[in-house]
Amino acid sequence: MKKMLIHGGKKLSGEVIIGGAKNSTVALIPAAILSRTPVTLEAVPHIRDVENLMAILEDMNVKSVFKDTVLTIDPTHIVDTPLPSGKIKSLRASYYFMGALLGRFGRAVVGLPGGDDIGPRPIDQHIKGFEALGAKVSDDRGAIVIQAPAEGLHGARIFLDMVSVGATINIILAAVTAHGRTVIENAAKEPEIIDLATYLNNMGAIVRGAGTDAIRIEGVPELHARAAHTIIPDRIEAGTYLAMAAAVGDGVFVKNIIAEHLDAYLAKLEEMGVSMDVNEDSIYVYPSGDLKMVQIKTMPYPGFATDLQQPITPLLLRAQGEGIIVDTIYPKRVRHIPELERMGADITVENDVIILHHAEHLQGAEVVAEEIRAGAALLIAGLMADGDTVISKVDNILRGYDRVVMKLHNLGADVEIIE
Ligand SMILES: CC(=O)N[C@H]1[C@@H](OP(=O)(O)OP(=O)(O)OC[C@H]2O[C@@H](n3ccc(=O)[nH]c3=O)[C@H](O)[C@@H]2O)O[C@H](CO)[C@@H](O)[C@@H]1O
Ligand SMILES: C=C(OP(=O)(O)O)C(=O)O
Repeated sequence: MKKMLIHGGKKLSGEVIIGGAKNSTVALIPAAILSRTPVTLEAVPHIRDVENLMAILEDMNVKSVFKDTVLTIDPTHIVDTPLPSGKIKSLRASYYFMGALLGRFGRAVVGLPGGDDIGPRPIDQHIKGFEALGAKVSDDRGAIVIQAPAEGLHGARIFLDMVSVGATINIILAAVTAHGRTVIENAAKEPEIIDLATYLNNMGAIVRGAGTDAIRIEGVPELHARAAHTIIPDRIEAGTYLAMAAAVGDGVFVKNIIAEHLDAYLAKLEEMGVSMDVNEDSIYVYPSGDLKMVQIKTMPYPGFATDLQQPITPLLLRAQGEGIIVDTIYPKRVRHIPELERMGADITVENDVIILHHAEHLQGAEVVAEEIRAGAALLIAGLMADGDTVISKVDNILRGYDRVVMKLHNLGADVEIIE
């Protein structure tokens, strides 16, 4: 198992270019099987999740080639294949094959997905959506079996019980080729959903209202990709480097950003006193002076993203006073806390509320990245700390952070991957 060794205490400077959004990419790749023609994706991040999705495509006789940042996927010889276990467990987003296979073949057998241990992650809303479209859903020894009626799926009005990114996307994937009109209410509004809608619409789908809480879909018989699709920048990767720049930067340019996607996050950084120039597609972060402690509550988009709760935590440790973090999306997303404590942070969790205080110093330690964003928090803490930090289970970071070691080297960080 690979580890990351960080020699802490160095100031970072220079520039970092943000890659394509992981959470778009992992939906766009499964969605490619809806196309009857080859698909080209640009600005694809180099992450393990992409490698794992390419391996799943291979199992369906869908060839894909990844060169530089361009991924081509040829679904023209796809074979309707059950995916009950194995690689499906390698990532969370493999559940998008449920909606995509259902849309393409009218049936899907897909194992329950793996993914990050951030507390319970049920998929009841996905299933409710498939059933509303007319599918029968059953469980066969841990695999979800979804079958459309003989006449195919039909449009429906679906009101989600809670705002779910995954359920919104899965229902869109199944509904784009259903007969008639589907309306998803209380839909998630994340930028990645707009990205998916743009991609599908360019293939001939009719998806309207993405980015609002009511998405309307008129089913069409078939989709055909024509032009390449460029994936939006990863707002979570951007937020991670912004926190890093504010924590240990000596002047850092973060490039390829859509600042609007980070509104809630940038507002918090400003409230803390982080000094930044926010430009059209880049942000320059000045070296930080004294920082003010803030309170954070995660919410669905456009609120403060749960995926940035952990990356901002080490930066909060630089601020004076007591800080509080409440993650309303994943209240149990606290796997970084014991590890930060091991590094000398004064941080605890009481009744799912994270309480932290200013840390004069962090000390390098042996820590574990139990999931992707816990890993990001430990990476930033390791850069801030005196001495060496060794992060094990670093694959959890590599699965979602594009060429992270190269990007850190470019900023002057002293980090390496060790066996
Ligand atoms: C690949 C991807 O895009 N992952 C993101 C996606 O995960 P994911 O799509 O899995 O998260 P959801 O938006 O679905 O989850 C939001 C909340 O709804 C609950 N829920 C969800 C579905 C369901 O059927 N039943 C249910 O109860 C979840 O437990 C959670 O509390 O959105 C999360 C919330 O922004 C992010 O942290 C993840 O990075
Ligand atoms: C939780 C995350 O991802 P996933 O949904 O892929 O597990 C994340 O990106 O922070």
